[in-house]
Amino acid sequence: MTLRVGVLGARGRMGLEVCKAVDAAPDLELVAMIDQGDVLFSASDNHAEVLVDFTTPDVVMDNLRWAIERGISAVVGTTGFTDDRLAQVRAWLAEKPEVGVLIAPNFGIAAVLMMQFAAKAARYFESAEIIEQHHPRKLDAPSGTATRTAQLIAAAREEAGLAPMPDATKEEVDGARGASINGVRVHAVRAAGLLAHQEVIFGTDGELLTIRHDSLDRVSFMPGVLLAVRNVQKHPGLTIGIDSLLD
Ligand SMILES: NC(=O)C1=CN([C@@H]2O[C@H](COP(=O)(O)OP(=O)(O)OC[C@H]3O[C@@H](n4cnc5c(N)ncnc54)[C@H](O)[C@@H]3O)[C@@H](O)[C@H]2O)C=CC1
Ligand SMILES: O=C(O)C1=N[C@H](C(=O)O)C[C@H](O)C1
Repeated sequence: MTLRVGVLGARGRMGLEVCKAVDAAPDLELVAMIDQGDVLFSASDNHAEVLVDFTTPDVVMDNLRWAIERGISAVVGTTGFTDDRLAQVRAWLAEKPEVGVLIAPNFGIAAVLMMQFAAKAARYFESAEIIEQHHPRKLDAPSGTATRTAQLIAAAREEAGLAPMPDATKEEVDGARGASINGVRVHAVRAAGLLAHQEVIFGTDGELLTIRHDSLDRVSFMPGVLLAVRNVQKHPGLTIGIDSLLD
């Protein structure tokens, strides 16, 4: 028996890669490819059991509501999930307790490890800043990965009872010190030639630690996407990240 998978955003950079990965997996069947309302491909007898969404932050909530209402589980890589949006997804899922939704800011295994290492290191350093670097066609900043990393670092610092980071700088130009996410500075670089990269810089007296991750090809996200597709129905409710599937 194969698991029937539909892809939303199928013409996009990630969507195309997901379609190829699903198509190549013997236990999965690609039954629908949809992009901006165009059904590019549909095996009409077989509706999708799991939808994968790599679209844009402005449409992903409508897609999710549509899927949940129909009892279809979803794997979501699209960014832009605020706390309010996550609360809304939980509210929809409360009406459909059998449905699973997995939202991950990054499906790359090395990226997940980078976030875990950053969370572990955070308590030992006075200072922490994030530099994310992406291709210039990326629509949002800061990246979902940087936002999640900053949240994890801030939570670890709070749990350890650390004081606010030392910083005497007055911004002479707005934005010079980047964005602040829960007190962690995040700097977003956009340049041709980049794909998806992040450095987390930790500092304390006489010592620096830099944790760096590079996605050099979108195939890097596919093992994590397929892992989520294969498991999302076994995890009803909302799951954030693929960490729990890797343990
Ligand atoms: N979680 C992760 O590991 C990763 C997440 N991303 C995120 O995935 C999202 C997509 O990234 P890319 O593929 O680079 O963008 P893209 O712009 O290449 O693709 C988005 C696609 O969605 C389509 N689309 C727009 N509205 C739609 C709708 N209502 N229904 C169906 N399709 C619709 C667009 O036509 C486009 O083809 C972004 O939010 C990005 O940050 C990207 C890479 C990895
Ligand atoms: O848009 C991208 O390309 C990426 N988006 C995700 C993010 O915002 O973190 C994941 C990865 O960085 C690639």
